[in-house]
Amino acid sequence: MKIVVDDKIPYIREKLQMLADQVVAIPGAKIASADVKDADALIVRTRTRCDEKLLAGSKVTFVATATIGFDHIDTDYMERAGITWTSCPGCNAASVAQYLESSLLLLQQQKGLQLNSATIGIVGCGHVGQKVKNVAERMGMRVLVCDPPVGSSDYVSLDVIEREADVITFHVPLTREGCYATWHMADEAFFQRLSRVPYIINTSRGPVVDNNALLTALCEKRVRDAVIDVWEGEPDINLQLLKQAFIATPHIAGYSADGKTNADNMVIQALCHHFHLPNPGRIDPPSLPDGFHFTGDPLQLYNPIKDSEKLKNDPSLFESLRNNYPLRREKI
Ligand SMILES: NC(=O)c1ccc[n+]([C@@H]2O[C@H](COP(=O)([O-])OP(=O)(O)OC[C@H]3O[C@@H](n4cnc5c(N)ncnc54)[C@H](O)[C@@H]3O)[C@@H](O)[C@H]2O)c1
Ligand SMILES: O=C(O)[C@H](O)[C@H](O)COP(=O)(O)O
Repeated sequence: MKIVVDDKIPYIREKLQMLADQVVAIPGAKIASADVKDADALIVRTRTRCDEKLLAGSKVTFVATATIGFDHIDTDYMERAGITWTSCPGCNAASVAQYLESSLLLLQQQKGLQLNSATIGIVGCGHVGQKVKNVAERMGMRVLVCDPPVGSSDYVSLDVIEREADVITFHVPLTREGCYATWHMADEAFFQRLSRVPYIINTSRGPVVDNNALLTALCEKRVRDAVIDVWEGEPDINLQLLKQAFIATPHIAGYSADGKTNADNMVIQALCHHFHLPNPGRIDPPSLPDGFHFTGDPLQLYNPIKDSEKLKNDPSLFESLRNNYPLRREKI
């Protein structure tokens, strides 16, 4: 069996080598049809578009993305071509919730947001949104949730969030079609309708928020400040928006080692199931260095300002900062 794998999926290679005759690791953005022609399985991140152009005429019967989002996979084509595909639901949801918790604390410490008297609007309440809801409730915030596809009677519409939220955070998949399409759901009209000059947080996908409209809203003080992890046009991002945002990170909210190894384990389980192979065993995240004494402050475990400073100092490092991400744990 031959497996082609994105060379920046950490910790996974050794286990794949126990399962396959040949494992070929290639930078995600460079994986091309010639590379997968004689492969049986393809394992990617968000940087490989998996569609007919890549896969037609190949031997591939199994595609896995070691991520939660799967907007880079043409799922209609996969179905038509009879290729089994899988993502990793929930793998790094706790990592994104950690990013949110630290960002909210920083907004309190450095921007004067009073968490225990503020209302947060959570748009999209699946694996990530639910964990963010728990964090926000623990911090004493009033929580409003908008998730029309789920349609719970406890949830509110987006216009209630536009009216009442002091912080609005997006946790939806990127979708371009259908009545719940999320592409540019925060557009100029959305920003015009805001009542409370909120903080905007986006860790979902860049194009969920119209980046130009957000920049205008920041400049016109209809948005108080922004925390942005995902960008339109990554890695060629809007540099004005980068400058204006309080926290601006290179799509690393989900980059805890815990989230990465969860994804690895889910991919390997699905691969073994598909090819009827015995599972070679769990992958565990590396430990923090000896001598790390946790004081209980979430910012000690993860402080997004450090990632933000690196990107602001040199935006051309967007992909390199992602590819060489330091060890981050959700817990000790
Ligand atoms: N920045 C990162 O590192 C990072 C990490 C993980 C996930 N993500 C992104 O976050 C997204 C959400 O992740 P998840 O695991 O919670 O996904 P999920 O599928 O578990 O939940 C998404 C939720 O959004 C809801 N939704 C869909 N369309 C909506 C709309 N128009 N309005 C309101 N709600 C809507 C769905 O009903 C669902 O409950 C992923 O698809 C991915 O794009 C980013
Ligand atoms: O969807 C996800 O899981 C996240 O956006 C993930 O962190 C993206 O990471 P990448 O595949 O780009 O390394």
